[in-house]
Amino acid sequence: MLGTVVKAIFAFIFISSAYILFGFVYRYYQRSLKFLRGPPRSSLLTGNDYEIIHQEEVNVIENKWFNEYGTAFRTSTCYGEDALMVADPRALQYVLHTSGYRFPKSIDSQQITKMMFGRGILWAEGEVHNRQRKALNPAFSATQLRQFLSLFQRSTARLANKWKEEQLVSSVVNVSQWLPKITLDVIGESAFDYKFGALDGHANELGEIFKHMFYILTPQCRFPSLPPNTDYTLPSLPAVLPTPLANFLCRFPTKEETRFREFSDASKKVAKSVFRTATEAANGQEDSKGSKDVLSVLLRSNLTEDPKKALDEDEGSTRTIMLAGHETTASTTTWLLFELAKSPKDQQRVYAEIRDVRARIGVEAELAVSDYDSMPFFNAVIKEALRLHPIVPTLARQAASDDSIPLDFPIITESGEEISQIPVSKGQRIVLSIAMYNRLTQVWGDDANEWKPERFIIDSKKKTALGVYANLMSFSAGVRACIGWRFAIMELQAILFGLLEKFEFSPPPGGLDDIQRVPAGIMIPMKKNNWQEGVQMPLHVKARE
Ligand code: HEM
Repeated sequence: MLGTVVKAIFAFIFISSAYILFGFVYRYYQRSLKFLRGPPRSSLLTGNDYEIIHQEEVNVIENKWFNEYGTAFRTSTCYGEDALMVADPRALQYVLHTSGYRFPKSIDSQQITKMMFGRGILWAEGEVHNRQRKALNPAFSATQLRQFLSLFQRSTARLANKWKEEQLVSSVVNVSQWLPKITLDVIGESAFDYKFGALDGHANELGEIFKHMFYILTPQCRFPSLPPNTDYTLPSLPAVLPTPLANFLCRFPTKEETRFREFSDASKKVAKSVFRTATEAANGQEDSKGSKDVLSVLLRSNLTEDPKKALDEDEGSTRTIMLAGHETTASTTTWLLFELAKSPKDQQRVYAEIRDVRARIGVEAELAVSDYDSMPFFNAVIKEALRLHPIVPTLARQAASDDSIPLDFPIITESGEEISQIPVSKGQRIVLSIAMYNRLTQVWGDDANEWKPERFIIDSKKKTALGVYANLMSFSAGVRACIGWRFAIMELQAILFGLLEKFEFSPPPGGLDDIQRVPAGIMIPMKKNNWQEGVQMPLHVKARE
């Protein structure tokens, strides 16, 4: 018996090692992009990924490479594999939109998504994704979302009152702590009829986890106790191991995976309770059958699918929307207020439009969608904040089959040839740089790195047509573009209007030069050399007369 066990262990180790070695050689040669120019590989084990993940600010290194090699180049990733890094508009359009599902998410990013959100819409691929997306779409239509406008407005008013009650006005407020509270309350109430009570300070396990969730992913916090490189090589293992072994290793979570699991467990609890209450309430109520809010839509999809599988998927999507639907909008608002605090003239111009609308509709009136849309500069600052500060700076994909990616802007290869198509092999890793596309001088002009909202008013002639909103990549594009982009824009409009109508924002006494855009899964603001303080966006808030 013992002999059998020893032999089995030996065979397992031997087969796994052979698999890994073969995979290493296969990836190194078969998926080689050596014909493309790109930065030298800094380590065979971690490639260039270590430099990218450990940079203090999002996109600094990539920006340097894009300037040197053009809008598409070769970079090397963990375990000896090449990746195509690309910001070319036509290439992004091709990968995300034209090819449908031919460029799924990379295996390691899929595994993290599953660990956090289960089998929901962010994880699903191909047919399963298509089905989930079709089911959810009605909940995110413009008409459906209009009904939430007054909730967005009320929630912003509650935040303003809270600042006054807590006597924070005329002082420095860390707005990055407050904004997620309203967006969490809003997503709970609008999508799931669930009260998080975050703004009222209700103790809430999920809310607590959200607070620190991304901080733990910052370069300094990932694995302070482990030797350099392991913080990156460990999470990347699933991409090179046989699936059963990768699944087995999942039983020994790393620190960041533990954080994901805590989120997963806590969000599962909330999702289950949301479903239980909603199912009980809906039972026998004929009128709930026409409802198009997220929860009703998910409940109905339950009725038409294999119940257990459907419930699993629906809970996954619920958990996805809870996170994706609040942190992203809060972070974008944070960067928007940061830019307006630094540009008092622009803030004043937005406020002038707000005053005009108020004068037109009356002091007490609720704003309609058309009122928000009637303010050109107000909307231009929202677009400019989304352009300069995309909360998700990159997306990881891989080719499902051999393919050829077209380019708008030809590039020069290692041999000096000019090409406008890049051949990729099955399994090729592709990194889509949202942050870089949003700042391409070829698309946005020589001042692409500057805050200049007027560009969305003056530049009426579009140079590209990409993404779902304002020619930006911030909400991604194609079959997997952000399903909640309209929700986000309406919420951003309501929060910006509600806050700027009551308050003026300016830099704190020490200024804002020390705020960094730190890579942590998404992009979070932190103070240079003071990351231990956590997420920080200190702004001076003054009540308007
Ligand atoms: C400014 C705010 C937001 C930004 C910048 C943003 C950005 C994005 C991006 C870049 C993706 C693509 C991710 C990928 O392909 O891996 C995405 C997907 C998604 N977003 Fe958003 N998002 C925002 C707000 C929202 C809101 C408010 C909701 C829901 C209420 C939401 C729900 C989702 C969902 C469910 C997906 C997955 C879609 C799919 O795979 O089909 N997002 N978002």
